[in-house]
Amino acid sequence: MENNFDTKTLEVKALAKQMKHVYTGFAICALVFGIYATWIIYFHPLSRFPGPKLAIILNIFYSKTIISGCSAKVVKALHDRYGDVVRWGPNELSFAHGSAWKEIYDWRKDGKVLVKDPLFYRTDDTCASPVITVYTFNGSSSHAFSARALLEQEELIQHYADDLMEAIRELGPKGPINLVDAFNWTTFDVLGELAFGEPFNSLKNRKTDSWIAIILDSIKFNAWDVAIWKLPLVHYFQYWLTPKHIRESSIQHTNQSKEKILKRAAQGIGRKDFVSYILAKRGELNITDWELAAHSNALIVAGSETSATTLSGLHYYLLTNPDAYARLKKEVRSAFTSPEEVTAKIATALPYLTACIDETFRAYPPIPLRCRDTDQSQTTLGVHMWSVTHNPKHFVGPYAYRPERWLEGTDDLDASKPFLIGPRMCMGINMAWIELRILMAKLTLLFDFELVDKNLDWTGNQECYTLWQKPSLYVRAKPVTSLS
Ligand code: HEM
Repeated sequence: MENNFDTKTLEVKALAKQMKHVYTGFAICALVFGIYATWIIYFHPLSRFPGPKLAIILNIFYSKTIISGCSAKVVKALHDRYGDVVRWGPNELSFAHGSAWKEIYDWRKDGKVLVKDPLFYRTDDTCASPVITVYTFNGSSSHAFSARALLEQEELIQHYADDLMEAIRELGPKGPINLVDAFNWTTFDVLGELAFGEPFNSLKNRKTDSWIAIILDSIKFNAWDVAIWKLPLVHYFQYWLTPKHIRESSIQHTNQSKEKILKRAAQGIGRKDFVSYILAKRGELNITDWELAAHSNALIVAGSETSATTLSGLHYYLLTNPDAYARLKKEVRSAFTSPEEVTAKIATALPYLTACIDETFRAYPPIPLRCRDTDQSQTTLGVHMWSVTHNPKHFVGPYAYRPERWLEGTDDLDASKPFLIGPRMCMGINMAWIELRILMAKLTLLFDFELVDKNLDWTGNQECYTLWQKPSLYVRAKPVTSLS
């Protein structure tokens, strides 16, 4: 009996001792965390920048925000509360004023430039990150965007623009058309030809190619990838943490790109598309199959989704702003009497068309988030596009769609930089403008569109993972019968 009691006492004592170790362990962790949190909030070199304290300690808030799909609005709300510069992670600074464009992205006086956040270059079997910028510096891609190449691209754009007009003419009488789909078909077909040497044939089939759907889904992968790699040790669990359909889309997209690009590479450089310029320098620059695929991958997303987004937004804003739409129709229909007359050169001279496109870039920037750069102290800096273009210090009534502001010139128009500036500015800017002008001129000349859902709130609930996840945009299309 006594022995039994002794054993029990000993067991209780051992347990108490163990618990003491556990408590001491917890206390030490809490102390270390407390010291770290105090240092990161109050003594870190970035501590002079305001921001939510809990967000500053670890990247949990940062990561959660970018995978939430709401980062455009969340970061804007942070800027509204804390000012034009916000610290929203241990090493993350976001800027919402126009002067930051030059400071962050342009060449500095000493000839140096901040480097793009290395997370952008993370490349493995699941994700072929864009390696284009690296090549840009080596000069292999720049020929693909030269004036001569642009002329060839205009021909291609005209071809697909005419196919789009034909598709709308055919589908219009059958019922409402989802313009988001129609624009995706068009811009992905153009980029398919240029980046992979063949179209997706969506316009021809009047149906979104399954690969486009995969590409659109795989865009979310980049947000998940960055979010996970921002958290210490969490990347070891990336496979299990990333939603299955997003992970699989990314792998499928990467593999399909590789397969397609190798097929295209086997045809040599005779054909004048983006690939031909890269192939011409392939040996000299030692470009691997894998890098070639990553290159085309980046091009297809950078060059098609962005233009389709602009065209969709443009139509939403025009159809909900009848005065602006009427003024645009008047300008376009006075300039052209038939679609054959539409050229990029003439369309460039239409001031209201240009103003409508510029205002769409401002109100609904296709890449609304931060283009991140890293300085030597590993601080990630970025201008938050959406917050700048909706900053009332730069644009009066920032939520109103008013193309006129681009003609009046009273707002701080230079604050809107949809294509970025500096050495990493969009390489396809000229092609994008040609594509937008030609498509808009032809669409406005040939059709009167009407929005089906008059209460549609375009950006209200739209999610964003680097690029927008657009809802459907159903319109009724009435062909214009009386072209003068
Ligand atoms: C409305 C149309 C477009 C907009 C608003 C746009 C915007 C941008 C922006 C903001 C960047 C910088 C991204 C960053 O550094 O993180 C970029 C990069 C780029 N864009 Fe565009 N873009 C458009 C159309 C195009 C087109 C038509 C092409 C051509 C095919 C293109 C090709 C590229 C390429 C190759 C890059 C560099 C990607 C990299 O460095 O990783 N873009 N674009």
